Amino acid sequence: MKTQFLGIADLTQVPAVAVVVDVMRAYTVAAWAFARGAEKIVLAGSLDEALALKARNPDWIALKDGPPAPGFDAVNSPGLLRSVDLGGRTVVQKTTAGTVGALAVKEAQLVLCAGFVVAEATAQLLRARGSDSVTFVVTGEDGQADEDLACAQYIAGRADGTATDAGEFLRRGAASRAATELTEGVRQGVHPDDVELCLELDRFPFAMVATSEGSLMVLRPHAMPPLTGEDPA
Ligand SMILES: O=C(O)[C@H](CS(=O)(=O)O)OP(=O)(O)O
Repeated sequence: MKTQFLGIADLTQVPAVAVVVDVMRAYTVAAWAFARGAEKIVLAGSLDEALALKARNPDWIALKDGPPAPGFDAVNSPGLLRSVDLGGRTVVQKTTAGTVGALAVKEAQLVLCAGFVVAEATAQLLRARGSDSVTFVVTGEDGQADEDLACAQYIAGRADGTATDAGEFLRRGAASRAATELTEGVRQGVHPDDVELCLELDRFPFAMVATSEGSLMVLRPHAMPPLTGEDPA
C-alpha cells in the first residue's frame, strides 16, 4: 500500500482515499458520540455554520472545542461526552483541526476519520476496500502533531500488514504536545480522563466514514466484523 502523511495545508490534490486523523480529540470524541448512540455527526466548517445548523434543527447537539460557549450544547471532550445519552441524535461538530481536515478532503472517493480508539476497524476497512494508495491527513499542529502521525503510521502498518505492536505508537501519543497541553490545563473544555481515553487502542469496533449528503459532510459509524482466524498483520 502506497501511503503519504500530509498536514492539511499540504493537500494539493484530491486523494482517492483519505484517512483523517485527530487523536486529541475530535475523532476520539466522534467515536464516543456514536458509542453513546448518536446517529450521525455533521462536520461544520465554522462556528457560525454550526450555530446556524443548530438554529434550523433545535434537537441537534452542537459541539465545539475549547470552553463551553453560548448556543453550544457540548465540548470536544471524550471524558465529558461519555456520560451523555445521545440516542438517535444528530451531533454538529466544529473543532480547530479535526473537522477542518475532513472538510479539506471532502471530494475524495473514501474519507475515513480516525484515532486510536478505532484504529483496527479503520485498518480493516482499508484492507477490505483493497486501497492501494492512502493519504493520511495529520490534522494537528500543521501536520506535526506526533499523536496523529503515530496513529496514522500505526493504522497504515495494520492496513498493509507490517505493524504488530502498538506500544511505541501509543507512547508517542502519551508524550505528545497535545497530551501535555490537555494534562496541564493549557486546553479548555477538558476532563481529567481525556488523554487516557484518547489512547485507548481499539476501544470501538467500528470505522467512521464521512460522505457528502447534500451540502453537508456527514460522519457515520461503519461496523466491522470481529477478526477471525489468523491476525492479518
Ligand atoms: O479540542 C481539542 O483538543 C482541539 C482544539 S485545540 O487544539 O485545543 O485548540 O481540537 P481538535 O480539532 O480536536 O484537535
